[in-house]
Amino acid sequence: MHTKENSCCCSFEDYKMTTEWLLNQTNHRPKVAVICGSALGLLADGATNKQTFRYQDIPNFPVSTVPGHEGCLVFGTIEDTSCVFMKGHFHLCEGYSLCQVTFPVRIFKLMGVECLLVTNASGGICPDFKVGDIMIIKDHINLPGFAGQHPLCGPNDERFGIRFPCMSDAYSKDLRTLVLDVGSELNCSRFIRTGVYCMVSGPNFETIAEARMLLTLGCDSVGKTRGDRRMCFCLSDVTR
Ligand SMILES: O=P(O)(O)O[C@@H]1C[C@H](O)[C@@H](CO)O1
Ligand SMILES: Nc1nc2[nH]cnc2c(=O)[nH]1
Repeated sequence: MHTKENSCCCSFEDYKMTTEWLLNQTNHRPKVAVICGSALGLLADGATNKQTFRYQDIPNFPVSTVPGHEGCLVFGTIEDTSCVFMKGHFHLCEGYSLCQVTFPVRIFKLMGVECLLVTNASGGICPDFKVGDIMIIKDHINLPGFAGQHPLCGPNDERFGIRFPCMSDAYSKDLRTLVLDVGSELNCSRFIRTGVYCMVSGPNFETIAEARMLLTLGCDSVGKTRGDRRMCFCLSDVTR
């Protein structure tokens, strides 16, 4: 590992070592990865044939320090699809670098994952939103990225993707439509929204002036996660 400021702290060999360690312990070959945000670890409970690894037992893996983040990786099957779930994830405000925060995403890419779903808690900015609404992200504003806090800064390893990835279709329209259709089937449309998410570093919640500013900038919700993972995964040129 190297420590050059503002660049990735993990080498390709670190990612490869963790990936091989996991694939040697499980027969699962996940095609879908689900990063479960605060209190949504239960998303993994519906899977069958589960195999669980605590983060502290996985080489190079960070550990969760935030309440509501259990800290384990669960492999399992949903219908016929092999999936991997992160029960708990990592945030900048825990003191992790963005390289550490996004570490698992690159492991998923090396495992052959083709579709990444991320859930997270967030605060509503759009005045039409109500407490408890679910927002499907159609685009994001990465505020820390404006200040150089970006997981793709530093030397680019082409094995993970190109130097200057395009972000104009970061959140798959097909998947967003699918969620809306399934939500409608389940009679949940009244609390499913679509909007622009703004990532901030936290740990404090935004001030009233900041919330006003975010509204002016076109944000519908704000939270401490998300865009960084999406960017890392976008890099990998895979189906989303
Ligand atoms: O769902 P995430 O993990 O993004 O939620 C963040 C971190 C804390 O758990 C929570 C504080 O409300 O927001
Ligand atoms: N208002 C608000 N709620 C959140 N829930 C999780 N993160 C946030 C945040 O940054 N702001």
